[in-house]
Amino acid sequence: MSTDTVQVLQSDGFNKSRWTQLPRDVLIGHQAILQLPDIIADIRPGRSVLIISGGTTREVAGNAVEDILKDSYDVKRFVAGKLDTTTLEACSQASLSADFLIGVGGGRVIDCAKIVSYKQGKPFISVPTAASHDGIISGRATLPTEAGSVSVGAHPPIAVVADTGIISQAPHRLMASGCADVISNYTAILDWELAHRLRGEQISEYAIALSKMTAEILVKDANLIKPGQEEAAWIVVKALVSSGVSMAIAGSSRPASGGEHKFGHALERLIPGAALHGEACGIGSIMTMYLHGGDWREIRSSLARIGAPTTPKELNIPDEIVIEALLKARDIRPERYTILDMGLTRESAEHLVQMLYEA
Ligand SMILES: NC(=O)C1=CN([C@@H]2O[C@H](COP(=O)(O)OP(=O)(O)OC[C@H]3O[C@@H](n4cnc5c(N)ncnc54)[C@H](O)[C@@H]3O)[C@@H](O)[C@H]2O)C=CC1
Ligand SMILES: O=C(CO)COP(=O)(O)O
Ligand SMILES: [Zn+2]
Repeated sequence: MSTDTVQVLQSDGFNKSRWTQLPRDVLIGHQAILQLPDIIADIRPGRSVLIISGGTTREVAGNAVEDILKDSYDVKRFVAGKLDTTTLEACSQASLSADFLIGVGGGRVIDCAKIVSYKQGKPFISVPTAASHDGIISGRATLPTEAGSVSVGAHPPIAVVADTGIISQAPHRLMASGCADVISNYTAILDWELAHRLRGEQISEYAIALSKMTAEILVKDANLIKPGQEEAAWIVVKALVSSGVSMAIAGSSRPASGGEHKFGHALERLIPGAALHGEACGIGSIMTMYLHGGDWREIRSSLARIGAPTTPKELNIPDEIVIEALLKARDIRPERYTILDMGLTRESAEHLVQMLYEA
C-alpha cells in the first residue's frame, strides 16, 4: 500500500464498519415469473441454472419456471424434500455445474438455496411460492440441527421474484403464518431492547424502526388480508420484504426474531411439523408480549383477524408441549437474550398457556 493510501485511511479513532447486503432486483406483482428472463438478463449470472424446489412447489411453480427458462438456459433441477445436512450436501453437488441457482418454494426451499448459494459462491434468485415467512430476501438462513435451529450466515438472494398470482393461490394458512411472522416483530424488538438495556447488546435504531413500522402497517391492513386475493398477497409480500430488509440492516435476525422465535424453534423440535414457523412464533409472541407487560390482547386479536391460530388447541398441540417449549426456549441459541431467559418457572409457563384461552 502506498503512503498516500495509508494517509487517506487514517482516522480519528472511529472504527465501525458494516457491510449490508441486499438483493439487487426485487420484483413483486401479477404474473411476475414471466419477467424472470428480464431479471436474469439484467443480472447476467451465467447460462446454466439449478432450479431448487420442493415436491409440492415444483408442481406449483418449479415446472413453470423451468418451462419459461428452458429455451434460453441450460436448466437442471433439484427437489429438496427437507432441509437437513444430507439434502444440503446433495444440493451442493447438484449445483456444481450450475452458474446460478433459483429457489422456488416455501421457507425451507429458499433457505436451502440460500445456504448452497453461499457455500458454493453462486448467486441465487428467490421465487417464493407462499407469503409464509420473512426469509424471502434476508441474508440469514435457519438450519435445523440436532441441537436446535441455528441461524447461519448466507447471502441474500441476488433477486427476488414474487408472483402475487401464485402466492395468492397458496393455502391461506401459509399467508396467515407469514403475517404472524411479521406481527411477532413487536416482541422481537422488545427482546432486543431488553438485551440492550440488560446486557449492553448493540442495537440498530434503523432496523428497529423498520421492523416495527412493518408490523404496524400489516396490522393496520389486516382487514384486507383475505384468502385467495392477489391484493392480500401484495400487501403481505411487501411486509415480508420490509421485515427482511430490517434484518439486512441489523446484520442479524434480531429485529425479527426474539423469544417468540426461540419458543417457535423449541416447539418445532418437540413436535415437528405441527405448527408452521410463523404460527408458532405468533402464539409465542402473545405470551412474550404478556411477559413484557405489553398489549398481548392486541397481538392476539390481530392474529385472529388474519386467520392465524392463537391457541395450541387450534393446532392440535397439547398444552403440556407448549409449556415444555417455553421452558426449552432458553436452550435455543442461548446467546440471544430474551424475556424467556429471565428465569421463567414451570408455574409461570403454565399460566402463560392458560392465558391464551382467556376470553
Ligand atoms: N432465513 C430467514 O430469515 C427465515 C427463515 N425461516 C424459515 O423458513 C421456514 C418456514 O417457512 P414455511 O414456508 O413456513 O415452511 P415450508 O418451507 O416448510 O413450507 C410449508 C409448506 O407449504 C408448502 N407450500 C409452499 N408454497 C405452496 C403453494 N403455493 N401451494 C401449496 N403448498 C405450498 C410447502 O410445500 C410446505 O409443505 C422455517 O424453516 C423457518 O425457520 C423463516 C423466517 C425467516
Ligand atoms: O425467522 C426469522 C425471522 O422471522 C429469523 O430466523 P431465526 O429465528 O432462525 O434467526
Ligand atoms: Zn420468523
